[in-house]
Amino acid sequence: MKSEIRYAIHPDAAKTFQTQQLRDAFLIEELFPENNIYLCYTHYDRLIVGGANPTTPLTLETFDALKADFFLQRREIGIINVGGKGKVTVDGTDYALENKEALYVGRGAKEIIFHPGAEKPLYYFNSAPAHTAYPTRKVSIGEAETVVLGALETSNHRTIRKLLVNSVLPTCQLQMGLTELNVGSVWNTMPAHVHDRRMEAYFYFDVPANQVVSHFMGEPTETRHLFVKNHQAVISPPWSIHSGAGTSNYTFVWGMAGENLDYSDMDAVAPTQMR
Ligand SMILES: O=C(O)C(=O)C[C@H](O)C(=O)CO
Ligand SMILES: [Zn+2]
Repeated sequence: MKSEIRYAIHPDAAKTFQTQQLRDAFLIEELFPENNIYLCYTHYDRLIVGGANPTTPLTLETFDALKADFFLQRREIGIINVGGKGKVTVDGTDYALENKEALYVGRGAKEIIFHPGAEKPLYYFNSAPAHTAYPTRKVSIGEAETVVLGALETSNHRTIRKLLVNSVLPTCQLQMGLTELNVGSVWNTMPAHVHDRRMEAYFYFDVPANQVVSHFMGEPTETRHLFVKNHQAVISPPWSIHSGAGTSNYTFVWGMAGENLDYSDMDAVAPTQMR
C-alpha cells in the first residue's frame, strides 16, 4: 500500500499559498497506482481518501497512521466502483459492483479484498471514524436518492445521486454520492456553498481525454483554483467552497464526514458574492 498524511491547513495560511503549495496541500494526483492501494489520511475529520487498482486481489490492510489491529477496527468505509465491473469481498461475502455502484462497509469488518476483473474495475473510497457498527450493504444507482439541479442555460444542469446517505442506509458520519454533469453543462456546485460542520472530498472521473476541470476552493471571498485531471481528487476543508468548471462535462464522487449527516446543511454563496 502507498500512504501519506495531509495535515489541516488554516484558511489564513491557505490565502498565502503559491500554486504548488495549494496543490501539495489539497490535490491528490495519483489515486490508482497499478496493482496497489493508495491511502491519504487527512486530518480533516480524519477522512481517508483512497483508491485501489487491482490486477491481482488486493487486501485492505491496516497501516501505521491508524495504530489499529485492522483497517475498520474503529472506522467505516464507502467504496464506489469508478471503472468496469468488479467485486469486493468483505469477510468472505462477495459483492459484485458495476460501474457507479457503491458498497458501505461498517465498523468491525476484518477483511476487505478488492478484486481485479476483465473490465478493469477501479475502486475509489472514503473512510471515517465510526462510533458503532452498521450493516454492510451494496447500493446501486437505482436505490440512490436522486436530485436534478441547474439548467443548460446556466451551464450547471446535473444529476446528484446520493448513494451512501442516511435516507438510504445508516452510516456513522460518512456520506457519499455521485454528481453527473449533463452534456453541455460544465459547472458543478454552482451556486457554491460551504458547510463548516463537514469537510468534503471531490474525486473527478469520466473527464474526457485532454479535458480538465478547474476546481475552485477557498473562502468565498478568497477563492483559488486547481486544475484537475481525470481520476484526481481534491480535499475541501470545512471553510472552503468546492465547485468546478470543466472544459467538458464530467462526473465526480463527493464524500463528506463531520458533525452531522444533514446533506442540506449548507451555507449557500451567491455567485455575485464571490471574489
Ligand atoms: O453539484 C453539486 O451541487 C454537488 O454535487 C454538491 C455536492 O454534493 C456537495 O457539495 C454536498 O455538500
Ligand atoms: Zn458540499
